[in-house]
Amino acid sequence: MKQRVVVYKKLPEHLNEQLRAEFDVTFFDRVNDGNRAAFLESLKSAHGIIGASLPITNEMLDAAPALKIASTVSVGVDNFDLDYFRQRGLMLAHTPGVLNESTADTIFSLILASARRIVELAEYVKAGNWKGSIGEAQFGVNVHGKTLGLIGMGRIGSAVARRAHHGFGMKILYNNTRPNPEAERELNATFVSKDELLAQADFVCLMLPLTPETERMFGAREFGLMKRSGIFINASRGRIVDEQAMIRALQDKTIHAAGLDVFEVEPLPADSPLLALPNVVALPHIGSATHETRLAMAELAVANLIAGLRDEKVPHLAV
Ligand SMILES: NC(=O)C1=CN([C@@H]2O[C@H](COP(=O)(O)OP(=O)(O)OC[C@H]3O[C@@H](n4cnc5c(N)ncnc54)[C@H](OP(=O)(O)O)[C@@H]3O)[C@@H](O)[C@H]2O)C=CC1
Ligand SMILES: O=CC(=O)O
Repeated sequence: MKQRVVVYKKLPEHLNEQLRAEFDVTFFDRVNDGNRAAFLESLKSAHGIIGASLPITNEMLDAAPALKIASTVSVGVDNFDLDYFRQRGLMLAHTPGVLNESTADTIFSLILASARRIVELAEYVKAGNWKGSIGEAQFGVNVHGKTLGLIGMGRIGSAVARRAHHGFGMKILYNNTRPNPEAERELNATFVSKDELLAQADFVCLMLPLTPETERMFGAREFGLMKRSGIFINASRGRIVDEQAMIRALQDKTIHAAGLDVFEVEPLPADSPLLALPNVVALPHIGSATHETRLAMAELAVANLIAGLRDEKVPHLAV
């Protein structure tokens, strides 16, 4: 009898076909209030699940006694309780690596857009307000030659640092759980304490996973340690930051500006004070969202799932 797979994200058709050829598959483009009951029902006999963006709770896993593997179309695994996966002996696969460069491009566009006020000034032009030469009130600040402070020098952090070092002649400071000798050798990056990084960096960029240790690790104290001219960039996970403290720091000019791809609650609620701040560039969690990269992620996630269900070596296991 074929093993059963539940897909809870829209995948390219050739991958759906690949799954159908080998498994008995139930497809949900996305899970919402209208189909949640059917999704939960489908888990009861699932051997494998594949999707993204949906928190997979332990209650859902408890309802899936036959489950062997969950394959997420993301590198982040914060939608899962890793300890529970270990306890149950379940596999959790993810998609590291293939999204490094696209995500680093997004982060660099946040750095540039925040420093040069690209979104604010593009809106000014579109609103018909450009009546004469702009003046100092609309100037931005340089990116080239400045100091980038990266908290999290992993796969994506290193891709950001490469752009900063080779393309923009920036000085790189970083903080990690341990030094990254490759980044030090290739990018002349310097390992410093978090407080030293905050005090010296012109751009502070978070590129960490969301874990119990990193949740809300960045708050009023950290914003207070940044330069008043400092620009804060977060494309990792919103819950790593105390969002209310960030809003206060931006409103009272404790820091100069922020470029954000991720938020405590996503989609960002329409009444968020962040949307009223001209010194904030906010994106809808598009770090890896290019056609090419999302395809590579989906292909890798399907390859992970198939390997797990065939009892072969899974290319990228988080647990
Ligand atoms: N906005 C978006 O669309 C995207 C967001 N992401 C987010 O980015 C995250 C990072 O991805 P990736 O670069 O592949 O992950 P990596 O694991 O390669 O890098 C994470 C880095 O964070 C460091 N780190 C972990 N905990 C701490 C801590 N407490 N203090 C300082 N450093 C710490 C790790 O250090 P060490 O190596 O020393 O343990 C590691 O170098 C993902 O987990 C995801 O949440 C990813 C892709 C797209
Ligand atoms: O946020 C995206 C991811 O891949 O993780």
